[in-house]
This record gives sequence, structure tokens and C-alpha cells, in this order.
Amino acid sequence: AGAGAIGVVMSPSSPRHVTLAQAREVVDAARAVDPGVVTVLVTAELAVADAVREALAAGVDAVQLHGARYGRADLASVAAAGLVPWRAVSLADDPTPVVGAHGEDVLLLDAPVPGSGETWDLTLLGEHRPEGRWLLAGGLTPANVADAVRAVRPWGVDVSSGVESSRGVKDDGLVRAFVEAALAA
Ligand SMILES: O=C(O)c1ccccc1N[C@@H]1O[C@H](COP(=O)(O)O)[C@@H](O)[C@H]1O
Repeated sequence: AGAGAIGVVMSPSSPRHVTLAQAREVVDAARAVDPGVVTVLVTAELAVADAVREALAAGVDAVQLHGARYGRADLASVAAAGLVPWRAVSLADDPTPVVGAHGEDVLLLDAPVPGSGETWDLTLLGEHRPEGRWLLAGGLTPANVADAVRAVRPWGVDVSSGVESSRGVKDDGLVRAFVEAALAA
């Protein structure tokens, strides 16, 4: 649909959790369509050593670690394995977010519960809107993504629930509508 990156969720309690074989299949399929697409292993639960092992086996480019449980040492472990570290937090975890503050290449600002489809109050960012490579996430949909982009001007956006027909099932039309709205904003 024109997205610059795709994620495979490896977080056992998520309805989107995939096996290694499924992750490889998704990554290979995405690259067949767009060899330049960035592929990301997404987790809020795996120990970093497990996330790195699965990421290398799946052949992804980056690892997106969600939540305050992951710190600088975890992001360093990702980088040491030759993978690109992405840090994902809510403002409750990090009220004054700065890209790279924990060694991440990309910072993602999300609602408190990742993958919940819940929005959060973007005005809370106030004067602490990050600069550089940061992604906005949390309850984005084809209907609200343009307003959100115009409000806080992120480097990019990320979505999961808002492009699904039912929980855990992506909808091709919604994905296309989301990317179109985001790129036009
Ligand atoms: O989608 C999940 O189930 C998930 C599980 C564990 C960590 C992250 C997860 N998703 C990420 O959550 C945000 C926002 O999702 P939503 O659009 O609000 O549903 C996004 O970064 C997803 O990659």
C-alpha cells in the first residue's frame, strides 16, 4: 500500500502474535513487493535476547521494544546484533521524550497499552514534541490520521488496530486508506 515499514508482532499475549515461520513469510512477501521496505519485529514482552534471536532468524531490519521495561542496555543489545533499535513508549513512561536518549534510532510515542487501538491526548506533548525520527502511534485510523499528523508533525505514523476488520485481522482497504491519508497530510 506504500507504507515505508511493516511490523511483525512477537508478543505472546497479543492477538497478532506470529510464529517465526509466519514472520519470515510476511517479511519475504513484503520485500517481494518493495525491496526497500523496512521490516520490524515488534514486542512488549520478549526478553531482549529472545527478541534479537527471533529478529535475526526472521531476517528483519529493526526491533521495536515497547515499554519502560526496556532500557538503554536492551537497545544496545539490539544494535550490537546489527539490528536497528526502535524504542516505543507512552508519555506516562517518558514525559519528556527525546529521540536517541536511550540509544534508539527511532522513537515511537504510543498510548499506554500498545496495540489497544486507544487514542491519547496529543496536546500532552506540549513543548516536549520530539525532533527527528519519531513515530506517532496509538488509536490512529484512516479517519483521524491526517488531523493527528497536522497537529504534531511526526516523522512517521504507525497503526495496527485502526486498519483491522476485526481484532488481529488486517483489512486491505483500510490499510490503503490509512497510507493514502497519512501521505496526503
Ligand atoms: O499490536 C500489538 O498487538 C502489539 C503488541 C505488542 C507491542 C506492540 C503492539 N502494537 C503496536 O502498538 C502501536 C499502536 O497500535 P494501535 O494502532 O493503537 O492498535 C503500534 O506501534 C503497533 O505496532
